[in-house]
Amino acid sequence: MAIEPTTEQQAAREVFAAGQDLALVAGAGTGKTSTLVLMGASTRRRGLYVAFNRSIAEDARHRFGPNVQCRTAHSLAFQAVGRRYSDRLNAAARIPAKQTARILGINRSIDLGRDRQITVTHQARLVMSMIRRFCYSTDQQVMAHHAEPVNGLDTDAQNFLARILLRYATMAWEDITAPKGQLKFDHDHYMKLWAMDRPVLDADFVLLDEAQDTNPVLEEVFLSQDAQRVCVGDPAQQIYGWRNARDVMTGFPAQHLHLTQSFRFGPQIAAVANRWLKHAESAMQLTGHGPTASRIGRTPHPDAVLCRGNADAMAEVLAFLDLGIPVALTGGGSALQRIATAAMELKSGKRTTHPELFLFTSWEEVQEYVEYDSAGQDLKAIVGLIDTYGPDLILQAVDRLSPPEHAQVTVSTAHKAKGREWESVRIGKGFDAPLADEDGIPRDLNPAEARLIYVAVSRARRLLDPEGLAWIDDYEKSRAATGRSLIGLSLTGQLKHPSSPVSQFMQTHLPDTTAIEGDYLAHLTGLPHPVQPIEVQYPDWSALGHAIDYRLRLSFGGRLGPAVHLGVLAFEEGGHFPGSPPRPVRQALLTAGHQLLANVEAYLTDPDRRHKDIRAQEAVTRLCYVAAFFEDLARTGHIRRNSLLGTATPTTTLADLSAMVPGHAVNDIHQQIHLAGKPLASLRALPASAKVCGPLFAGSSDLGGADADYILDGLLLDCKATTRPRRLGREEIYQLAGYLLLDYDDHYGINRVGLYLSRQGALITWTVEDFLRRLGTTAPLPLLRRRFRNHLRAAHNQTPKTADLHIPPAPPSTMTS
Ligand SMILES: Nc1ncnc2c1ncn2[C@@H]1O[C@H](COP(=O)(O)OP(=O)(O)OP(=O)(O)O)[C@@H](O)[C@H]1O
Repeated sequence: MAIEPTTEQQAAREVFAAGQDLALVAGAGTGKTSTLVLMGASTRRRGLYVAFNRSIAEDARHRFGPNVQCRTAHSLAFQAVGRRYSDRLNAAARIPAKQTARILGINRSIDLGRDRQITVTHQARLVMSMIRRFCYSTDQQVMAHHAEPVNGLDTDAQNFLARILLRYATMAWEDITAPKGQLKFDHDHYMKLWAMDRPVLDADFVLLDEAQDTNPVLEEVFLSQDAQRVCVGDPAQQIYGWRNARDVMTGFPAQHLHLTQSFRFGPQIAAVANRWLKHAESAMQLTGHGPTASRIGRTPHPDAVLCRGNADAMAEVLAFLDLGIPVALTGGGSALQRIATAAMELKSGKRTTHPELFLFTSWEEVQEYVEYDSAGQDLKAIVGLIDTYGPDLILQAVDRLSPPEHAQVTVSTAHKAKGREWESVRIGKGFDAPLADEDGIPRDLNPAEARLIYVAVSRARRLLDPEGLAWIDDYEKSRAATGRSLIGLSLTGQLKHPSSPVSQFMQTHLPDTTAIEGDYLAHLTGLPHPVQPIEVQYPDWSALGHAIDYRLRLSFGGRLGPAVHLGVLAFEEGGHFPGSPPRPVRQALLTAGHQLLANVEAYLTDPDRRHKDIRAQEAVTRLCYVAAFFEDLARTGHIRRNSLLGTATPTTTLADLSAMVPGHAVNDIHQQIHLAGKPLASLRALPASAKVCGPLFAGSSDLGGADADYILDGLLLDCKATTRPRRLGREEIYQLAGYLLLDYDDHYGINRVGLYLSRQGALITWTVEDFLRRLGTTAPLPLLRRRFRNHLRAAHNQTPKTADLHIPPAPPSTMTS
């Protein structure tokens, strides 16, 4: 039966028919496929619908007209590249890890001490997993950071291992891509090869489905098409961790339209979904138009129980089995079976080959690891489950699971419930309230967690029992009582909270970031890939980011900035902070810090500094890297794990700290300095009076601080040392806008704003006029500044001050040349 399109669906069809790119944000149950079919039928042009998996593509084939091909990305890649390798794809189903090791010449275990070894077979498995992770990235070569984390290893050991594995992984990729390669060739491999070829899809328009969960490699292929591009999905349902915060849809430079009428459920369930959409930082709100009346209420017999993790799901399964109710577990119980078996092996004094536990020599060691090491948090829930029920009971329970068709209830994790729906759903265990901070105020609910909960609650058609979410009322109440204290956060801190005064102002007065985002993304095309350390799994990104910022400041003739000074002064007599080292160590670090500042000063005031030889340049780069840890102390109030300062002894000198700066950090910073040569040359050549580093603004004290990177002849510039430039967007744009507006009295005469991508040597700028206009305002800058000031001061007056900031306002650094 033909459906009558809603106004929203018609609007989408019209934008599509006009030939424009489009991001179609489609809430749960809002008739996404129906709308795409409507679009396809509105034209005779040739289309390509890219589905998330094979069964969706198969279903879609029956719904689209003959002008639209329905494919998965893998099938496109297979047709273009994969079939050349079909012999190897079809060959022996699997190559055992032993044989992989032999092919790669891995012939020795890696000894990690304390009776822990990484055997050749484990190394082979880790190498192949490194290749898989590389295949889903946009990187052009395998790097150490593609190595998967190994439970039980600290950062240094991980880095050490990753460097060894990288050698083999590079060889493995060479073998895989060679015509006569011997390693197993699989689907991820031709997908990556296809993407690296920069394919042009054979269609007039491309419809990318479930775009919010697209992996980076397919995302890049889609974005680089010249055909009309439509991406469809629901950013609020983004639950795969391909990227931290942003999905391809949110940043897609095109018109964004919404489908908000859900045909899955009625108004009551829509209201619950909307509550979670808000916590998920989505502006979308659904209306319920489901065929059946829907309600919220308790139910002892739901069709499905949705939980947070595997351990939570198992706890629910055990409860149903106790009651004699036939229960199915989505995805089956084999993962739990494997981990329970591994636990039994370890408990009986044997070693296990389980990929997450192979390094441990006993179950006690696993327990200790999850208790004391923050890296072990993922394992924690599963260890808790095994400790609560015992591996035997879990294995028995897995045996007693029913197939879905015979079960009375299905238990699923929220992840595995994606794309499914049930008549009645109970929200089960594991979705816990955020913990309270030291002041008893609940910490922020992580938007990623809220997205997962939104996915879970929006699976219900008729009845939703939100039992596992009962804490949300109290959470919202206590947040409402404390909400305004967000004014005490810095500019960047506030931008992470949609309800902060700064975010609220931006959303109201500069509402539309899509044009600037689009412009920014357009600048990225054709840029070289970001330089980055290749051989280190966990570079200290924060220290590298600060260090490149200092190095650029020095090249402009600016000083390191007040935060480094404060970090040094923290070691003075009486300057105590939590976890502060003993007095003799503090004295050593104070001396080293003062010397660091003096050495930088000497470098700056030396008229020949630009011509200094390589060794002198390297010495100053090392100082910058060390300085980053002093700044870190000033900003966080403690010496963090893996800080260079944490290794100090009473005899530590500046020379010792400098010598500890890893070679990869020096190389990385030098690569970036080299890239900066051309794009920043004219800015460097400006007279000293036209260059300000680390400017503070008249308005900086109206919030918890805001210091920009540079203002160069009226150009407000922020340096971003990111390896994933596509992840930048709204927040960074609002950051620039924030600095601009905080300059209440136009002290700096800012006439342009911009971002400098130091890993690509790319300078992207806008005139202030253009920037504001594209952000959707016609108000003149002085008026916006007045409004911003009034808004912040009003927020300030309504809140008791939170004095949690470590950096008092200080004058910006002055120029020396
Ligand atoms: N304009 C409409 N009026 C009434 N029902 C509609 C309309 N559009 C879609 N539907 C119904 O909504 C249901 C879901 O539609 P569709 O199959 O297009 O969605 P989907 O692609 O599975 O994804 P989602 O349900 O997540 O949007 C179907 O039963 C469909 O008939």
